[in-house]
Amino acid sequence: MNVLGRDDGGDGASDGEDRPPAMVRLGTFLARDGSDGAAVGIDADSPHAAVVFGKRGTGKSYTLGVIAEELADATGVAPVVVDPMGVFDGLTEIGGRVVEPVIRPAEVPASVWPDLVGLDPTDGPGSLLWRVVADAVETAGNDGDSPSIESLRWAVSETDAPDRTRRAVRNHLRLAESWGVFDAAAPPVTSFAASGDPTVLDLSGVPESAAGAVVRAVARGLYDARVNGTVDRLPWLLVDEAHAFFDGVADPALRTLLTRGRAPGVSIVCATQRPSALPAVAVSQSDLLVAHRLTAGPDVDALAAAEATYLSGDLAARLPTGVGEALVVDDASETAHAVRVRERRTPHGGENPRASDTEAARTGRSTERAEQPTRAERSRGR
Ligand SMILES: Nc1ncnc2c1ncn2[C@@H]1O[C@H](COP(=O)(O)OP(=O)(O)OP(=O)(O)O)[C@@H](O)[C@H]1O
Repeated sequence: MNVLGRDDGGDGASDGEDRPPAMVRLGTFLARDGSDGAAVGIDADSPHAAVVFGKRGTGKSYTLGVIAEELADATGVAPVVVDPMGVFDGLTEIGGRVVEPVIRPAEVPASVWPDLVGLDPTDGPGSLLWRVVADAVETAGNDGDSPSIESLRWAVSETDAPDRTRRAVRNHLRLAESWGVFDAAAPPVTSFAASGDPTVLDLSGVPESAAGAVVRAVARGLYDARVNGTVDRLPWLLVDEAHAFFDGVADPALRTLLTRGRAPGVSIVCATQRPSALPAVAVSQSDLLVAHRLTAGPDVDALAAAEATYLSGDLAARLPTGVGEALVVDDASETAHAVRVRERRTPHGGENPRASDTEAARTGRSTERAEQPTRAERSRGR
């Protein structure tokens, strides 16, 4: 097995230790004539920052799923999947768990709260919220206790700020409460890295700001836990539709993982169909790049940032075109290889819906129409 991402380009075999170093079996090398070559994997023994690019339907989420399946088998790691489209629940077949994306209010820093709920931190309401959260978190203590949103609202009422300011802050807190992602009694985000089974954070249907808050809390929480030595396993944060999270409150935490995550042992894999919407650091800091087919001009241009000196020629011209095929650029071995990503062993939830799979197509259109009242029938009160 050829293993990319490893300085010695190792073969994945044991080096005398009891267990072979952790590895992700990605698939096979893809020869120029389209035939399959030798098996190829990605190192998972050391932490990595990686990006997975590709236009819609080329296999990004599928590839992320393959990586999650492999990490589930590896020792010493803890895969956490950020799933904005709800397509990773198939991982439950190999012991994964889909969790409600619920975090403690204290897991979002006080300084971020104004932005999170749409208040200007330099205005009266924004600065009041910042202060109230900071005080409440301090009062709750250092052992991870968190104030509830309700207690924050109460604390706002107790301040001597003008009525209008207090009302505005309470209303914004009510909005945050309605997202359903905050619970003072939620398990800490570090619990997601307690086991080696994949944890899937199902963010489908969660409002964008709330999803950003969850991703921020998880990314930062895992990073801090490794820095403090409170999490033993090496977390891998797999972020699908990553461009959506670099646009809001999760951005600094994701950048921290990209630029500094490897030192304490946190890996990040960002998948997106819009590489041009990721910050430049996502490409420049990644040591592994998996590029499925891209066609949009700015997205192809974003690849240019990855064209390190060791790569001769134009990366875009080397992108394979088939679904599930990708070019893997590996900083460690300073090489780029066309790869065919292996098939999933758990169901992939991202299949495009087909008209031919619908009940209507199977049973015939007339049946369905007979059951549906026409607009005229509805207006006659049928
Ligand atoms: N390695 C692969 N082997 C076999 N089939 C694959 C592979 N990769 C992708 N596919 C097929 O292609 C389909 C689309 O893949 P996927 O859902 O990952 O696309 P995507 O690039 O994430 O698209 P989107 O941006 O819409 O989420 C999958 O449902 C699967 O049927």
